[in-house]
Amino acid sequence: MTSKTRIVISSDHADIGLRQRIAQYVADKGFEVTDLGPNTAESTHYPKHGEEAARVIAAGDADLGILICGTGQGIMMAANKVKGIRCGVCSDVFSAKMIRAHNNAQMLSMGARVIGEGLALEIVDAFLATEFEGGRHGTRVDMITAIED
Ligand SMILES: O=C[C@H](O)[C@H](O)[C@H](O)COP(=O)(O)O
Repeated sequence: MTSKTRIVISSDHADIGLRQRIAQYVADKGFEVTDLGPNTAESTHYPKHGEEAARVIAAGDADLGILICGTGQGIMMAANKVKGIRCGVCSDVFSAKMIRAHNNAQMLSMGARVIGEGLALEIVDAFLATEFEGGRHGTRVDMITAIED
């Protein structure tokens, strides 16, 4: 991905600080960042935040997305309900590369109660640096898309 890549970021209340640090980290690398919040730690509901960010991508207003909730799981499940969205939870760098290279995921989800900031930033780096390989993986991603129809 180039620095012109548009990235949408969202979270629930589990760790807005981590989300804000990731947003700043990505912006400092020159990416165009839209941080959807929330900006208080008041308890909120991850489905609406996952859906909101996924709809930005589905509408073509961002290229990639980064989601944070306690485990990364709930907000990922919500994002994947939006037609055309492929979002994976990652707690390791290898998986972050593979969800781009093999699955052409547009969205990365992470659990703020699972991993620390240092690893989260390395995962973000891997996700943003990896391109989809296409080929046989394109066939399989097309099969995922066909399930939606
Ligand atoms: O998958 C769901 C996420 O991990 C949420 O961040 C979590 O369920 C929120 O829990 P709580 O309301 O207890 O902070």
